[in-house]
Amino acid sequence: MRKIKHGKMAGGCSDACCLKLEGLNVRLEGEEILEDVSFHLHCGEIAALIGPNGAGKSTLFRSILGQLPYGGNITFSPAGGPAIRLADGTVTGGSRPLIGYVPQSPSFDRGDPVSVLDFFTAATARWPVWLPIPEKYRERCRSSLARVHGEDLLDRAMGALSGGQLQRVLLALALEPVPHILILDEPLSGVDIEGEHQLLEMLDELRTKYDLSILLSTHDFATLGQFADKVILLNKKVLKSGPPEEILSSPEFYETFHLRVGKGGER
Ligand SMILES: Nc1ncnc2c1ncn2[C@@H]1O[C@H](COP(=O)(O)OP(=O)(O)OP(=O)(O)O)[C@@H](O)[C@H]1O
Repeated sequence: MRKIKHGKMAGGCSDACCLKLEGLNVRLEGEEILEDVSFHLHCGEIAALIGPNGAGKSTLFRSILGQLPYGGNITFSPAGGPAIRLADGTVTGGSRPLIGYVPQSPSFDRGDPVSVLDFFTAATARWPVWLPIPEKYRERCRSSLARVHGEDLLDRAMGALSGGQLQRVLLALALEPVPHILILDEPLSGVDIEGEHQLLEMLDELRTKYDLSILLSTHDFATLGQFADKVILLNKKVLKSGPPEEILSSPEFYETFHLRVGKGGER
């Protein structure tokens, strides 16, 4: 696999495509799930969120998506800023950027007859899928799938897709329209090595093409150095953040995942 290029870092970023979390706190059913979480995500930057099971990664995403109440600040752009031009040329009113979200892979019954086109049309258009799908929706779906090199998946049954193909369809949906920020919850789980390489290459292509900020969670530490500009180690709090090599060799990483440090400090 070629070494994926790292994107632009903080220096070239405008506030409008920068996600800032400052002192984020989330309590659910009386329990503190996230405590004083702060970090920035810049244009064209890929940040990987890592942490053990129950660390609060999905909770963090749901807070950013506005699905959970939280304390602290999540800002996307200057308050009252101008309308924002999206990467695909459309303009959205107000100063709140669009966020694309790819959830942890839903499962589909192998025998389910719902096609990718049916699924896409149901999600993007108010069109009853039991009626023949008009050509304009077919074309829209085809061009959305083209963003992820998945045109050939148009008429495939959702239940018959491989893990990597399903991720590609969900990614195409999250890019309709092309957002400012893309969030993916464990996109590499259930994807084979080939699919993993294709997905990471695609994310790199998308962030370069659209100057997209990408935040994803993963338990796959082996590939972090190939695609992430920044790794955020989370366990209720941000324990450490920085370049992959710095995080993966830190005492915080080893302690969090109960990894042993050998004699003389070698790992
Ligand atoms: N709606 C809820 N009410 C109460 N507690 C919740 C709720 N949702 C999540 N939690 C708790 O919040 C904590 C963090 O969960 P979360 O799903 O965010 O972790 P995660 O880091 O995404 O875990 P994993 O890697 O296993 O997916 C867990 O202890 C979980 O039980």
